[in-house]
Amino acid sequence: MAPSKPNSTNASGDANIQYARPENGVSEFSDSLSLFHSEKAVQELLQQTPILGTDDHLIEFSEALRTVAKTLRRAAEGKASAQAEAAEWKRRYELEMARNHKVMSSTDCIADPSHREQNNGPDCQRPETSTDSYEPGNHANGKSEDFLVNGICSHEILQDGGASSDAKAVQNRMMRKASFKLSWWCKGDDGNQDKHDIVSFEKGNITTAGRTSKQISLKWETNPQTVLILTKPNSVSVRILCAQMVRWLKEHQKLNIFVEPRVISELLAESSYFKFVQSWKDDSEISRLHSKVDLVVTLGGDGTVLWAASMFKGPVPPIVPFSLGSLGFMTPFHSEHYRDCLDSILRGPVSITLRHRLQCYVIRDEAKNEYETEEPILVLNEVTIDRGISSYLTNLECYCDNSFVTTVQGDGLILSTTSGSTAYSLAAGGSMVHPQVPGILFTPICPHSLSFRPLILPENVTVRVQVPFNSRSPAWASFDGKDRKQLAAGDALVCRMAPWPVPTACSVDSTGDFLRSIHEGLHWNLRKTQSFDGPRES
Ligand SMILES: NC(=O)c1ccc[n+]([C@@H]2O[C@H](COP(=O)([O-])OP(=O)(O)OC[C@H]3O[C@@H](n4cnc5c(N)ncnc54)[C@H](O)[C@@H]3O)[C@@H](O)[C@H]2O)c1
Ligand SMILES: Nc1ncnc2c1ncn2[C@@H]1O[C@H](COP(=O)(O)OP(=O)(O)OP(=O)(O)O)[C@@H](O)[C@H]1O
Repeated sequence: MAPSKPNSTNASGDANIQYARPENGVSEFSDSLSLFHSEKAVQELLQQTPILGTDDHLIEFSEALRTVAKTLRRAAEGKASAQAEAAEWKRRYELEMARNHKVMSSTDCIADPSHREQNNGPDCQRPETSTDSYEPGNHANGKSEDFLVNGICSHEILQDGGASSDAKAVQNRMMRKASFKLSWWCKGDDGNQDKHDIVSFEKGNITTAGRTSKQISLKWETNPQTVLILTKPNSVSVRILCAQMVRWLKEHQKLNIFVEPRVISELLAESSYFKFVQSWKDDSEISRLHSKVDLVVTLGGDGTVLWAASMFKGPVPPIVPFSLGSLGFMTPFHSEHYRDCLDSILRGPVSITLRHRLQCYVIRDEAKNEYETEEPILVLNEVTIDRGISSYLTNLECYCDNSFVTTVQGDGLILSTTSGSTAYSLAAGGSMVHPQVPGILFTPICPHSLSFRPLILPENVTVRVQVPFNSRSPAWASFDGKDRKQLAAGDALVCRMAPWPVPTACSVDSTGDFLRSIHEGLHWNLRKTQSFDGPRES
């Protein structure tokens, strides 16, 4: 409703004005009225005092009075109209708040996990009409996050930009992304509280607050609806398992399924039953996948988890990695129990490892600054800068936040995440680090020096590896063992922690899974126990 405007004055100059009553209060309204009364008074005064043509001062005075009266009237009109407009905006705001409140109440009904079975029932419908009024806030890369007191909350709605037709609108409502909440969970801690304080100023002493091993737990607030299955290529056992899993997820969990285009062809070659399975056509659709998919399932080894992570250049949905490879450091789930595993994960809560990634920039010599670079590349394991096919030593100048670190003279350098600490970095002599530890491992490859021990740098640094101008040969960068890029003399590789981690579901918890992987995968510190009989200290 447009705000009412004041009526204009009548021919005799009478300010016969009626206003829409501003909602902000009576006093402003009476102020406006008195201004108009003063204009009326000025005009009456002028009419009662005939002005002689010879009296120039009086003419000037009367003109000035008229101007003042006009100005007063305009000011009053402007004020009243602004007040009416403000009242109208207030009314719209309150209406919108009431509507949102209604939507939230009905969403709460869905969020209650005890309603999982009833969600499809008539008592607790999804708020279908709400998509018109409920908009995600202003979020980087379309990600919506609410930081709650005890955790991180995600509410995302799938909106393929530009949905115009009714059918698309209905599909968008159907494909609403599941909402979940992440919270810290400490063994034996009933309070579920994260303790942030590390410094106490009491009595001037610096103390470290008790920090127990924290486990992140994901609790669905609305039911997951869409699952992406990614599979290792060229494996018959993976292909068979994938078909079984798709069928089960559709028939028993009523989920939408996405797979890669290659897998769609494989499924359809097997049976036309799989017509409902969805895929994508080009890279632009892949870049929007994160907004459609609630859960990613990988069927393969660690390489398939790396592949899954590389598909998401921004936020990554939770990944459930099933082991169908030889070594499984990041694949804690056994494929033979996939029904029970997925059933429990779809119900939640799920323990999660937030695996940090590195964001790498290749900076060419001609670039004037860091921002004139190619697209950043995100790695889950590591970026390696090595000598490639060259038989010369690499010469790499390394800086950490602009401080000189060292020059690597050897086969190369690995900048690894803690998840990657059990991969190439380990083979090059780096330490194994729990994946939940944020940091950058700085591990040389075959350094030609007796004292080059590996380093672990903190999470907040930027590392720059520069190929010097006097280098005898170019260096090569590779990202999670893929995508080799040549670094010529003068080029550099800059790397820092990425803002988008890879959440992987745990079979037990972060620590349990990590220890299991190094025990079973590497037989870490396996040694026959010393026998009881033998010499003893007296
Ligand atoms: N000398 C080495 O150990 C060496 C050499 C090259 C690459 N790699 C690793 O291979 C990775 C690429 O893996 P891929 O599967 O695509 O190639 P791939 O098929 O050649 O497999 C390499 C091996 O690394 C293992 N691996 C991968 N990520 C791991 C991790 N986080 N922890 C423990 N082991 C892990 C895999 O299970 C596999 O056995 C690279 O990121 C690099 O870390 C290792
Ligand atoms: N969906 C995929 N599309 C293309 N390549 C993939 C895909 N999944 C995995 N790969 C690649 O296939 C290779 C092997 O995958 P993966 O490591 O999962 O299996 P594996 O080698 O049998 O397992 P393990 O390494 O444990 O022995 C990796 O280099 C990986 O990058």
